Amino acid sequence: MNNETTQKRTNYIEWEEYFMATAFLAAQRSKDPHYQVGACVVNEDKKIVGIGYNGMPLGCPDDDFPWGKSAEASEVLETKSLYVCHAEMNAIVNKNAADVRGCTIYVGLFPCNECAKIIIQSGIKNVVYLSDEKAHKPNYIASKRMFNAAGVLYRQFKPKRDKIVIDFTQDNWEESPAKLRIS
Ligand SMILES: Nc1ccn([C@H]2C[C@H](O)[C@@H](COP(=O)(O)O)O2)c(=O)n1
Ligand SMILES: [Zn+2]
Repeated sequence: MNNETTQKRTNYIEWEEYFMATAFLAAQRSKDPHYQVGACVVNEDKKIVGIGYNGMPLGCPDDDFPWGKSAEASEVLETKSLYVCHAEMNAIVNKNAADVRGCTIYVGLFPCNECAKIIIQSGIKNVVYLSDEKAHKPNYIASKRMFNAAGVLYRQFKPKRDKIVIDFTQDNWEESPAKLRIS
């Protein structure tokens, strides 16, 4: 008996899940011990035109620059904050298109004020974020003020599922074609 299915798969991830998951995958490249943030820029044709994560600038070795976030003003030169490039900035400067006007940026954490400025100046029109855990901080309040003034729309991503797991261990494509486990 031929039990070959002629129906399309239904258990596939939606576009928004795909873009946010791409941002989360990029975040796994981050060396920051406290925050791993990823960002994914998508154009109006649903094509990914930029991906980035928080990391040290090119030529600034991850092992030579500080990753701590200690407080004393005298020690600020030995904290990451003066050096690290945020995920949003990297995703925008890494763009593989002429520009990112009209694009949407998917990011794990709501953009800070510096990234908000870059987002606005680059012409990105929509921000989709997962966490807004720094919303109480002045620089994040400033981001919203600038987005509101500049007409950049922002909304929280509401995941329909808790996990998307990538499993490299399966070796039988015919019987288990989906290497991606969705739960
Ligand atoms: N929207 C954001 C927010 C933060 N980051 C990065 C930058 C740092 O590596 C880390 C947070 O640092 P902290 O706020 O503790 O100084 O997360 C980002 O890439 N995008
Ligand atoms: Zn930022």
